[in-house]
Amino acid sequence: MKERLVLIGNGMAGIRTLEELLKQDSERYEITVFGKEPHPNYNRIQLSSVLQGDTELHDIMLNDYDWYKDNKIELITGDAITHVDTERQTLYSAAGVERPYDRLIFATGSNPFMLPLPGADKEGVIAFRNIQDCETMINTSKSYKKAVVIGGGLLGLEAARGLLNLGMEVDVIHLADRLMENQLDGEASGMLKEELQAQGMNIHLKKQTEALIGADRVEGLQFKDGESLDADLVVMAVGIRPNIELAKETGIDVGKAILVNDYMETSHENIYAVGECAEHREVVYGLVTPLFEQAKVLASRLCKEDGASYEGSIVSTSLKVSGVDVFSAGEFMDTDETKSIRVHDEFEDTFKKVVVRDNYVVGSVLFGDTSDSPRILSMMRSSQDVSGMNKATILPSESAEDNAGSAVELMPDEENICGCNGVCKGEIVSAIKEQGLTTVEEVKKTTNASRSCGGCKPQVTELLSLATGEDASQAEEPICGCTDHSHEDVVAAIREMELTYIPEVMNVLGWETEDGCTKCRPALNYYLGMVNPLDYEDDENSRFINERMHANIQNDGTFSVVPRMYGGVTDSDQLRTIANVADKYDVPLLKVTGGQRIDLLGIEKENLPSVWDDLGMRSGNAYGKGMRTVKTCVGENFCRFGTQDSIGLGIKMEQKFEGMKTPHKVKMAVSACPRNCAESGIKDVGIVGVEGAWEIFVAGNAGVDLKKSERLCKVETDEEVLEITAAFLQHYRENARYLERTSHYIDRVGLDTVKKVVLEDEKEKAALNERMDIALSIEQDPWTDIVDSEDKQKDLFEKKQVSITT
Ligand SMILES: Cc1cc2nc3c(=O)[nH]c(=O)nc-3n(C[C@H](O)[C@H](O)[C@H](O)COP(=O)(O)OP(=O)(O)OC[C@H]3O[C@@H](n4cnc5c(N)ncnc54)[C@H](O)[C@@H]3O)c2cc1C
Ligand SMILES: NC(=O)c1ccc[n+]([C@@H]2O[C@H](COP(=O)([O-])OP(=O)(O)OC[C@H]3O[C@@H](n4cnc5c(N)ncnc54)[C@H](O)[C@@H]3O)[C@@H](O)[C@H]2O)c1
Ligand code: SF4
Ligand code: FES
Repeated sequence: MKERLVLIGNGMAGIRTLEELLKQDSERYEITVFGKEPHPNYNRIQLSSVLQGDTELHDIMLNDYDWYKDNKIELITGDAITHVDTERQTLYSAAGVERPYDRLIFATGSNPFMLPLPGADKEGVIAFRNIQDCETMINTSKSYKKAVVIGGGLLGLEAARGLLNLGMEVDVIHLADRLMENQLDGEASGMLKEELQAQGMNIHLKKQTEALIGADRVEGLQFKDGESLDADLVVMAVGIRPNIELAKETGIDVGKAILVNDYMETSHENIYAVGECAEHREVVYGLVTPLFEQAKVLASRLCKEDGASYEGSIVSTSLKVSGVDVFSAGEFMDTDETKSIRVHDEFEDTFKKVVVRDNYVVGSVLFGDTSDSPRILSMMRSSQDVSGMNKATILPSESAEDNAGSAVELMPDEENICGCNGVCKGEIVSAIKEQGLTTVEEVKKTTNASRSCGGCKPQVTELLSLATGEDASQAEEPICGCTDHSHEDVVAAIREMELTYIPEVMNVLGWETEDGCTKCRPALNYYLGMVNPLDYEDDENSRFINERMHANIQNDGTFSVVPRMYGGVTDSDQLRTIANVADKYDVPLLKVTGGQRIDLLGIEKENLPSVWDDLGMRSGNAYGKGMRTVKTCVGENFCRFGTQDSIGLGIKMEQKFEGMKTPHKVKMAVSACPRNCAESGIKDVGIVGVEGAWEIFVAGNAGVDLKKSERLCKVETDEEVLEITAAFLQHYRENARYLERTSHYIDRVGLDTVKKVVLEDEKEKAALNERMDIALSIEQDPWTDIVDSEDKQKDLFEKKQVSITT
C-alpha cells in the first residue's frame, strides 16, 4: 500500500513541493491536499497584475482541477484543517472531513497583519492577500472614489497602483521616513516617491494612523498628528504574519514560524513545513524564490533519505508597478564595513548602486534601469571575489553594452535568468535547442522560467530570439496549458480539416485535458462559430456566465439589464415602459451608461425572462464579446456645429451589426464634427464628420489600456462607411485571437496590413462583406429567444449550471 501524504495549504509553496515530488517519484504517495480558499492553486504574485488590469483572474491559475485529477491527487478546497491528532496520525477539517496520514506537510503560508486600530472592523477595511480581496477592490472602485493604502512597502505600492488604474484617488500612508525602507536606500526611495507622485499617488511619510472613522462603513482615517483624511476604502499592507496557530496547537516547535532543519523537517517525526509558515536558521521568507528552493529540498527529502539540504537563500525583489523599474537585493545600506559603487544618471533618471564588503558583492539597488540585476545577483550568489576587477565594470554603461551585444547575450550560461524559479541561461538555452522550443509558453512549461512574477519574460523572449534566429516576441503562443497549439493553428485546423464541434477539435489536435478549460473552451466555441456560421450550434456551456445569462452579473449576485436603444436614441413610450418595469421589480438603481443606454441594476436571476418580456425591447448585448453600442452625438439635427446626420448613421450601423460576435467587445461611435462629442477617438470603430465626408478611425480603446484610435480612411457616403466598417470588422473577426481587442490586434498586425485588404483590394473587400452578411444573417435577439422558449428558460433558470464565472 502507498504511504499517505497530506498537504495542509493549497498555495504556491505546497503545490510546488508536490510538483517537484511528482517529477522525482509520481507513484510513491497517495496524496490529499486541503486548501482553505475555494480555488485550485493560483499565482498569488499575479494578483497585483490582475488589480492593475494587466491580467485576468482566469489567467492566473497555476494548476487547474484537471491537474489534480490527472495526478491522482485528492483536492479538498474551501475547507480548513482545524485539528491534527499526532497520536492517531489523523487530520480533522472544519467541514468534518477526516483523513489519516503517514507524512504531513504544513504549507499554511501567512496571514496579512491587520493593525489593531479602533474602527479596523468596519466595512471597507481590507487586506490584499487573496482573490477575494482583489475582487473586493475591483468592485469597490465601481461605486466609490477614495482609496487609502496603509503601508508603503512592495504590497502597498502595488495595491496603490492597481487602485489608481481602477480610477480611484489613492493616498499611501507610510510609517517610515522613506518608501520601501526594507529594500531601498534614501536616494532610490526618493526617486521612487517622485515617480509615483507623478503617476498620481498622494504619498504621506512618517504618518501614523490612530483610528478609522465612520459609521458601519469606513469614512476616513484619524492620524496621531491630529490630521485626518477621507476614505471609502482602506487597504492595510503593513506586513504579514506566518500562519502557525494550527502547528502550535499540534505541539510542534515554533519560533517566529514553524521551526525546520535543513531538510524542512519539524520537531515532529514525519511532519514537515515549507513556505512562508516555515522558519529556517532564524529566517522566515516572504518571497517565492526561497520558497521554491525549499520546495525542491523537501520533495527530495520525501523521496530519499540522502536528498539535498537547504542552506538558506539570497533574496532579491522587484516592484511590479508599470513604468517603475526597481530592484533590490541583499545589503543595500552603507555601513562602516562596506564600500559601494554608485552611478546616478540625472539625465536618464537612473540610479545604480552595488555594495561590496571584503571584496564580495553583498547587495544592490537599481532604479530606472534594472537590466544589470541578473548579473549582480549571480555575483552575489556565486560569492565572486571582485578584488581583481576594475570596479567600474561591475556597473557597465548602457552604451558599452550596446556596442558589445545585448546584456542577455553576454551573460555566462550559469547566470540566473528567472530569479523566482532559479532557472539559469544555460538551462533555458539547452531546453530551447534540445526540445525545439519556439515560444515563451513552451519555455515556461518546460523549465518553469517566467512562470511566477513574469519579470524575466523579456529576457526569456530575447534568449528565444537569439537561439532560434526568429523574433520570438511575434511568435504564436499556445491557447492555454491544455494544448501546444496556437490560436492560429487551431483556426487553420478547423478550416482545413472541416472540424465542427469542440470535442472533435480537442480530439483531432490531441488536447492534453479531457474537457479543456475556461480559456480554451470559449475560444474554440468562438472560432467554430466564426468559421462555420451557418452550421455551428453555439455551445452555451462554453461561454462565460454573462454571455450565458444574457445579462451582467453584479457583485451581489443580481444582474444588470441593458435594453437596446439604437444610436442612444429613445422616446417617451420606451422611457415609460422602463419606468414601469423598474417600479414593478423594485429595481434598486437605474443608471445611464457610458454608451448612452439605460441600465436596470439589481435584477434577481429568476426575474430576468419576465423583465425582458415586460420591457418588450431587444437585448442591448451589453455583456458579450460582440458589438455593444454605437454612441452618437446630436449632429446636424440640433447642434450648431453639426454638418452631418450622426444619429442617422449611428442607427444604421447599430442595426446592421446588432448581435455580431467578435473576439472581444466592440464599441463604436459617430460624431458629426471633429469636436468629437461621441468620443469617436477611443472606440474600436469611430466615425467623425468633416465637411461633406466621414473619416473612419479604428482600434481605439478606453479603460485601463487607453489608446487613441488610428485613421483608416475618409469616405463620402453612409454606405461606404458601412461597407468599410464591415470589411474591417470581418478581418478582425477572422484574424484576431480570441480575447484580443481591436487595439491589440492592430498593434500586432499593423494598420497597413489591414489597409491593404480592406481599402486596396476591392475583391477581398467584397468577399469580407459577403462573409460578414452571412454571419449577421443568423443572429437573433437572445432575449426574445428565451422569452419564447420554456425549455430554454428551464435550462437557464432552473437547472444547476456548470459555470465559467471569471
Ligand atoms: C499581491 C501579492 C503580490 C506578491 N508579489 C510577489 C512577488 O512579486 N514576488 C514574490 O516573490 N512574492 C510575492 N508575493 C508573496 C508570495 O505570493 C508569497 O510569498 C507566496 O505565495 C507564499 O506561498 P505559501 O505557499 O507559503 O503561502 P500561500 O500562497 O499563502 O498559501 C498558503 C495556503 O494555505 C491555506 N491554508 C492556511 N491554513 C490552512 C488550513 N488550516 N487548512 C487548509 N488550508 C490552509 C491558505 O488559505 C493559503 O491558500 C506577493 C504576495 C501578494 C499577496
Ligand atoms: N514585488 C514583490 O516582490 C512583492 C509584492 C507584494 C508583496 N510581496 C511580499 O508580500 C509580503 C507582504 O508585503 P508588505 O508590503 O505588506 O510587507 P512589508 O513588511 O515588506 O512592508 C510593510 C510596510 O508597511 C509599513 N508599515 C508598518 N506599519 C505601518 C503603519 N502602522 N502605518 C503605515 N505603514 C506601516 C512598513 O514600514 C513597511 O514598509 C512581503 O513578504 C512581501 O515581500 C512582495
Ligand atoms: S461632435 Fe460636433 S456636431 Fe456633434 S454634438 Fe459635438 S459639436 Fe455638435
Ligand atoms: S523572475 Fe519572476 S517569473 Fe522569472
